[in-house]
Amino acid sequence: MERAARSIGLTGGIGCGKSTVADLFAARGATLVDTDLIAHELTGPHGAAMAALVAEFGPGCASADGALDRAAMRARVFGDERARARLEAILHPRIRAAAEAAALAAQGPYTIFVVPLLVESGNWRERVARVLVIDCQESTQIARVMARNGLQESQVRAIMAAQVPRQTRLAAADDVIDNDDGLAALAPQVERLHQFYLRFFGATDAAPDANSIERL
Ligand SMILES: CC(C)(COP(=O)(O)OP(=O)(O)OC[C@H]1O[C@@H](n2cnc3c(N)ncnc32)[C@H](O)[C@@H]1O)[C@@H](O)C(=O)NCCC(=O)NCCS
Ligand SMILES: Nc1ncnc2c1ncn2[C@@H]1O[C@H](COP(=O)(O)OP(=O)(O)OP(=O)(O)O)[C@@H](O)[C@H]1O
Repeated sequence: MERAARSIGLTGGIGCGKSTVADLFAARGATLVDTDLIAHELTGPHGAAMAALVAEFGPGCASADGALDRAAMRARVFGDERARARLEAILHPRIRAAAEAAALAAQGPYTIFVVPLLVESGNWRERVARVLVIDCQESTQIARVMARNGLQESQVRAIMAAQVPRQTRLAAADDVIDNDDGLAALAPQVERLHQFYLRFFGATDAAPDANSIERL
């Protein structure tokens, strides 16, 4: 993929708050391309990846409605690296192609690609102008995902083990949003970065400063 102009890669570990933060940017006019949503579409009832998945994993990986049996696949791939690699080999190229196509229709002043595995997979870092990491403590991640998905702590930890450690992800960040506190703490951080991105991408009259948001 070629580097996309005016694009931010938003990432974070499971349950860090990527979707919550992305929605706050969308409310300010940013175009969202959410790779998690794309992955769900590809694996929905008779989704575009389902034939390839059934060929690879057998008919048992699909539910009666032709969608991926997500709980069964989750149990199968988190803890089995080779199975996960087979799943990703089918889905990731399709996700990247769909994300690229969606970005072509972008209307906003800049596009935010929401990519859970931005640091782990593909060439996303080269493709986006800046990397924004949504960060929180591991204990916060675990508590949020257990509450939201009804998973056991061990299941959440198995998914986290398939992702880079927090410090590795933070090392890849140009920008960081801290999401350890309540929802009210997010809006000021999002607003500050949104203003910076508008300037950075030249969507306002102010001169862009490529290196720092501190002068805003
Ligand atoms: C294994 C599957 C079926 C489990 O489905 P489930 O509904 O439980 O999770 P969902 O897809 O909503 O993903 C939730 C979160 O799990 C984490 N996650 C998902 N896939 C992976 C993966 N391959 N490696 C590490 N973490 C992952 C991400 O943080 C993601 O945001 C599903 O995650 C999947 O198809 N994964 C492969 C595609 C992929 O890599 N998606 C994430 C990047 S777009
Ligand atoms: N600051 C916050 N305070 C309280 N709850 C929050 C906060 N941020 C997110 N949440 C909740 O935590 C859960 C995870 O948030 P969200 O879905 O935005 O994370 P995500 O990174 O997109 O998750 P995933 O990796 O699973 O796709 C959700 O139930 C969300 O409502």
